[in-house]
Amino acid sequence: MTTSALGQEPSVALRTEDFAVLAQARLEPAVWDFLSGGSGAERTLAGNLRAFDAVRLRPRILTGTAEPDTGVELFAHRWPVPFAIAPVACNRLLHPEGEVATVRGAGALGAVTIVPMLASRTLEDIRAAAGAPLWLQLFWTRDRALMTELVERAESAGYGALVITSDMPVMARRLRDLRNRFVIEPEFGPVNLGSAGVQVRGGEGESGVRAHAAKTFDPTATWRDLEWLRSTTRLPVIVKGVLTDRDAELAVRHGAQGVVVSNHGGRQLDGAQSSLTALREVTRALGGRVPVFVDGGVRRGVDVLVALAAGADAVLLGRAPMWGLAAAGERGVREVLALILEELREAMRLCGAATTADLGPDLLSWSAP
Ligand SMILES: Cc1cc2nc3c(=O)[nH]c(=O)nc-3n(C[C@H](O)[C@H](O)[C@H](O)COP(=O)(O)O)c2cc1C
Ligand SMILES: CCCCC(=O)C(=O)O
Repeated sequence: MTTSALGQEPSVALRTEDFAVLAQARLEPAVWDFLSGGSGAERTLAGNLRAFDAVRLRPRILTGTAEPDTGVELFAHRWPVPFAIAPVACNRLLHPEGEVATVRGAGALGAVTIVPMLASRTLEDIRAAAGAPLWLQLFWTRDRALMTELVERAESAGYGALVITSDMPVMARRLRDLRNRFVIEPEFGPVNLGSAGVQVRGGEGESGVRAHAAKTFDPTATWRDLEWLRSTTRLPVIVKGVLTDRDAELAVRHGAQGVVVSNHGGRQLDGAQSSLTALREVTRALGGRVPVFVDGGVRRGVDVLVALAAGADAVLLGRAPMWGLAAAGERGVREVLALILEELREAMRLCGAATTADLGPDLLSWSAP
């Protein structure tokens, strides 16, 4: 019998949501709300999950698939697993070791972590702890010198790519945070921003994080700024927050070397289409010109399989590994990822897919169950 992050009891962590239960028990209610909540009426948050719930599989039989190969090839690197950790701000809110624990857990499976610009540990400490490649996520900040300084630090610390989050000209109204007047205390807050990291308190009916974003994020950014960002670095630049074929096309035209199809986990435009729906139009539009990543609502291995079959090159995981982090630090992250990998391997076997290249649209049925 194995024991797991859920304690000394025999393992009961049979699905990632089991880690959410322990995470919620460990976190302050306002932090739990920040982690799990979405914007507005949380329609898009729910839609991301519903889209995966609705798709059905068309498995193949007698393919002789004993040991599926879950690896993918990206930017001339081999990833042993087709998923990475999505950028999630301020991991120290969830566990005292913060991003250091996250990258250790991810590194155990060789999974890339996209370190958030708003990390609560230094880029260099995170790099020192990492067992797998790291990418750095940036927001468009009014202070462009801050962006270039972070790009330089990422390059010298050996980060492998930049992810520029482009769906946050303004932070959407997240009603749970507004009700809680949620503030990230400095000890859990961003440490890589110099003086720009100073805490902004929320006022009446305002959340501290939203006030911070309003002060520092740049709503005037355009595709020209993407060309500028590319000119500052030799690292691949990947645009996060693409939801339409048209923007995918524009991203590539303006130099994006990859896109992340994302509605920010249902935390930005409430009512935006689900990540899985958007993925289908984006992969059709791009036809393999640049790698396509997707995030939003991926909770189990079969969701990863569906995303790959719908044309994603790899999947990003947001809340699921963060439940593990909050539940049990490094070990919790590792266990969540291992669970998703085990589910993926089982689903590949049962679909008769020997490699990720065998996962295509033929596997998917979009009509009723
Ligand atoms: C608590 C929290 C903080 C986040 N912080 C960031 C961030 O700093 N930068 C960013 O680009 N995305 C951020 N995201 C969005 C994630 O990168 C990702 O798009 C989303 O969580 C994917 O959906 P999922 O949680 O359903 O997997 C955050 C998400 C959550 C839940
Ligand atoms: C200013 C915090 C931004 C983090 C973020 O992207 C999110 O909470 O979704």
